[in-house]
Amino acid sequence: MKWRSMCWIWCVELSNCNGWTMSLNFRTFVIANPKAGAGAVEEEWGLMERLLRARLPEIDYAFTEGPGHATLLAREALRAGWQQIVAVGGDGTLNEVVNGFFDKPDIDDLYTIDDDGWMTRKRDGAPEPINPEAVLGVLPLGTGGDFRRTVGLMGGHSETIEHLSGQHVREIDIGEVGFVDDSGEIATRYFVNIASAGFSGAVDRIANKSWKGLGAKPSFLWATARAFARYKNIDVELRLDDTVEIEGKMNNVVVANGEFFGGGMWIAPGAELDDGQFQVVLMGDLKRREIASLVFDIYQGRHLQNKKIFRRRASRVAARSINGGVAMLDIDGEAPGKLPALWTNHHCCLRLKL
Ligand SMILES: Nc1ncnc2c1ncn2[C@@H]1O[C@H](COP(=O)(O)OP(=O)(O)OP(=O)(O)O)[C@@H](O)[C@H]1O
Repeated sequence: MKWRSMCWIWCVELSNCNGWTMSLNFRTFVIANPKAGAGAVEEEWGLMERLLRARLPEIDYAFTEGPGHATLLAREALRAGWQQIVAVGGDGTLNEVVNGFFDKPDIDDLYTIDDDGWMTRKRDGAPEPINPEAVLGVLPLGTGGDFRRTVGLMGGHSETIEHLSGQHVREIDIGEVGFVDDSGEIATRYFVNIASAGFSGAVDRIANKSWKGLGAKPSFLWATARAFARYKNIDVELRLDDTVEIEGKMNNVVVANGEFFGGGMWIAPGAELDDGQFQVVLMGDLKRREIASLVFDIYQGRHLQNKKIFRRRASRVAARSINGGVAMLDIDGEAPGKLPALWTNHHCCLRLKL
């Protein structure tokens, strides 16, 4: 048994048997997006900082200054020896912080698009962590909050900060997507929750340009209604684990590590964060009226009974659009590009404080 696992079991046993909690004394660096949750982080920072300082032995923090900054801050903090990095904000901020746990991949060395238009990984291999022992903490305060639903972090700040000062660490899978960005170049990004292609990508583009002050559900329903008017299902070809090939018109291809997206839609019920596989939900050639009647079923996780929706499992998924269609991507609530794409599951390579 590995030394780290032994330590972990020992810590759990101590806290479970005696109700005694032993602090791991992680030095904590907090990365906060002041604009997340329609400005809620900025408004509530004073209280959060007081609670953090009261519970954690050594902390420092930085505010993000724009898109992508959280990734750079996380990398810098890990290189400077901070052991616990806490993301304060929504799913977008969390995604950027997760990306900062790993060295920036060399895209040319890793990906190519083959002659048939498939995104291909030139070699296998896991992401390079900057510090394999470092731990990610989450202090959710975004609009959508989909990752927090999957991990059950639905309490207030005090409860969440209590988790950050405890010693429960869960090793979770992360997804990697190689895709084509808006300028036509190959790009890659890690995700912890869900990366999908199709209707959700179109909704995301609209949602992220709109004001989210009304909260998760109204914001996403409004964006869905607007995307709905223009969206056409895509002709797509898929390969699951390099063997199964599926072709057809689809509304959405959802590759899920977590269970929720779109501000609380329970799109992949039962998806596990640490099983080494994605749950792949294929939303077939749904007509506009079918989507309209399905939206509320998706919030309840009842959509899988629909005959045009299929569920599979795979640790590697490739998708390309055919017949000239463009399928937008949604990666943890951000919309950075389009198909062709390749999703790869990296088993248990992120340590999450819970
Ligand atoms: N200082 C900043 N000013 C403006 N935007 C920022 C800043 N820092 C980060 N961002 C961007 O804000 C975007 C939204 O952040 P985030 O997703 O965390 O909040 P949210 O949209 O309210 O929550 P959710 O994704 O859960 O709905 C991200 O794309 C991030 O890159």
